[in-house]
Amino acid sequence: MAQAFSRLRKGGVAGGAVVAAAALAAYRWHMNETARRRMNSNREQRIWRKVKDEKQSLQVDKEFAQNLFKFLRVCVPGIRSKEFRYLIAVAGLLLLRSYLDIWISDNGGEIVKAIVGRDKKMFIIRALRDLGLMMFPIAAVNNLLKYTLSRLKVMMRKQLSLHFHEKYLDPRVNTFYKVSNLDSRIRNIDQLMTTDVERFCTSSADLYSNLSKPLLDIVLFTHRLSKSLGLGGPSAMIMYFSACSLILRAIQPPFGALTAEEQRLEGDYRLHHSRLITHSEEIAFYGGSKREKLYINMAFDRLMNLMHKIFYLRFWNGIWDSLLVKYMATIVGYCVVSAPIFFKGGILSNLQSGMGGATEKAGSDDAEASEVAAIYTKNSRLLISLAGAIGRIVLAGKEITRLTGFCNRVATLDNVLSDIQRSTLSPTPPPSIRASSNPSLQSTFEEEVRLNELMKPGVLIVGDEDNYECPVKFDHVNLISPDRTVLCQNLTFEIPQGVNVLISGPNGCGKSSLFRVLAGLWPLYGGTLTRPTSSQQFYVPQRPYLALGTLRDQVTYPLTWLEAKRIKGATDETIIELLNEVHLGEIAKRKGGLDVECDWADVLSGGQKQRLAMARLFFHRPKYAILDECTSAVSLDVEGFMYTRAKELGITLITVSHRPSLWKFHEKVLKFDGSGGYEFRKMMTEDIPPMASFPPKPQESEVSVMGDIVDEI
Ligand SMILES: Nc1ncnc2c1ncn2[C@@H]1O[C@H](COP(=O)(O)OP(=O)(O)OP(=O)(O)O)[C@@H](O)[C@H]1O
Repeated sequence: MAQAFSRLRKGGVAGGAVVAAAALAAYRWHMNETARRRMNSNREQRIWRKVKDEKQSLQVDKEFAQNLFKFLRVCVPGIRSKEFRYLIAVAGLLLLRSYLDIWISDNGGEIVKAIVGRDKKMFIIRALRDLGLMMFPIAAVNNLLKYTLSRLKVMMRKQLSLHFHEKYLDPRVNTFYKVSNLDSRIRNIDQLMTTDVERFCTSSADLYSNLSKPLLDIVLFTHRLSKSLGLGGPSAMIMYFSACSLILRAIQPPFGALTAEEQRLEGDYRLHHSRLITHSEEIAFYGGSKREKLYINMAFDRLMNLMHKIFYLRFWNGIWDSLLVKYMATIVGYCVVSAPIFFKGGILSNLQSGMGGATEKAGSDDAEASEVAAIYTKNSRLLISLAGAIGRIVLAGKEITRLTGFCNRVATLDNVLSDIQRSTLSPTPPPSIRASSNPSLQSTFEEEVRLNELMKPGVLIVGDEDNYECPVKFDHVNLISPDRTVLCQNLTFEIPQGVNVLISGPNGCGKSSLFRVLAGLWPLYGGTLTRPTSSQQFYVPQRPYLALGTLRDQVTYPLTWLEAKRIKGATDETIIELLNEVHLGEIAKRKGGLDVECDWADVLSGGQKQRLAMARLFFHRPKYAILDECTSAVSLDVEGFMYTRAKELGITLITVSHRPSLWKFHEKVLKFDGSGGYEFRKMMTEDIPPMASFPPKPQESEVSVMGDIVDEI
């Protein structure tokens, strides 16, 4: 600062201003960083507390076993399934590999014996012929095992993903909407559906091979070793490892809870990125990149901090693992193998007799030395393999702990999706509540009772496909938002076909919510709702959704082109005609025709998107169309044409719009007052805004519609 002032004095105002600006910028950066760090450390503490709490719930217990079994049954659907065949193939290959390991140990022993005994012929047979021949099957089995295991993981993932897709994209329930809009239990479902499902399958398949092979190895190697060392050697090793496993379990950090939390933070970080992509244009217009960077960096920092913590814990845990399971185990192993050799006497003869009378020839020292070398080589290899097998089982404990984390995440996903499905398909009344003895809570209690009364599940009557006359009818329905705010009570009105209705009211009064209830996105409370089938009603939002694909696919959405041809008899000519009607024919030509695929949401302007949505509506020709501010970006003449065309096609319109120019196309009005009240009545002349706010010269078609309405009124 002193320098800044001296510069100001010496170098004049400009230099001083630069230094002052730089100092201010540095100060602001420092403050931002400090604020960010402070927030992070608070959040970190919360995360750490959560991990510790979760440690209790993420145990290898009955619940974990039940969940694991449930999902494994989904991954491997039955004994006739392809997945089960692969499971058996993996088991077979593991068995084969264990036998090959034993063969390698035996052969190694023979080779050492041949070298120490200077037996050239034996060396050529064992080292060159046998090993040369066996290396092909050994390499094939090892790599086939890897390949089969990878295929098994992919197949398991496919089954589990399809299981979740079925629930998530259930057309009767619209779970994908409800899980992110009405349920707060899951914040980042994309992370769960992709990464967590994959990790769960990989982890459980790895565990299958990491547990089954060592178990098999233990049986085989113990059997082999007990022949030469007696049961004492293998038993000593097993006892040592059992003690290790107890120690390691006691000192192991809560890796299951940490894994679950890491996945959650990974999802959070990803969520920030996907939000940035979805709202990139709005954010860019606001110049919000700095703020978004702060959010993204914070989410990333939280993830990194947790990962550093996990790495640090793994480091210490890894040291204990290596010390106990690797090096101490090797020392114990050496003791076990060498004991019979050092305490020669009866034990060596016991050893040698275990070699199938091999010692009969051992008269000379040389012969004895080569025999001992052969026994030692063979036994030490077997023992190393046995130690490795038991060690893998001990370390598999860590893998199981990690699996509890993935299993917990997948179980949460499954529970939430099932809950949403259940509550939509068979809604239950809210649980009854009991009065509190505390008088100050009396009013809260009364409010709860009132809400519970209003939130009784309503009755939905859906007309069948052939019932073309089925109206839209609300009979004493309560409009209640997901946060239990009552937007409107006892909503009662009927919209017969051919009567267009305009819905008006202040912001936030529940206009769009009415459509959400009508479409089944929000639960139905109170009375009875009668409506046509979903295919007979069509929703056109303000920002229409454009799918990936061709322009043709946009018009026929949600039908695929094949379905559109089969169900609606669509042809390219129909599509071009519709595009021309909404003045998009030129765009189609300019972009290369109907077969060009691109991300139309980026290519088209707001108004063009709305016109495309109208072409889509005309293509489907539903009985009812719900238009939610869907012409806000098109010019008045195009808007007029669209409404007239819809009427010509026999589509009954239910419109939400603040544009006065649209009132004339409707016969009835549903007016919300914003405080829970509403009125439903015929459109009056005085409802229609003054002609001055209309386009100066209405189109011919508009005049006739206008005439009809004024006549009727
Ligand atoms: N997913 C949600 N969870 C909780 N409350 C919601 C949710 N969606 C909407 N709401 C609330 O429901 C109320 C009605 O919302 P709605 O979208 O129906 O308003 P609107 O009348 O269409 O308003 P506008 O004219 O501004 O579009 C609002 O107060 C809104 O905050």
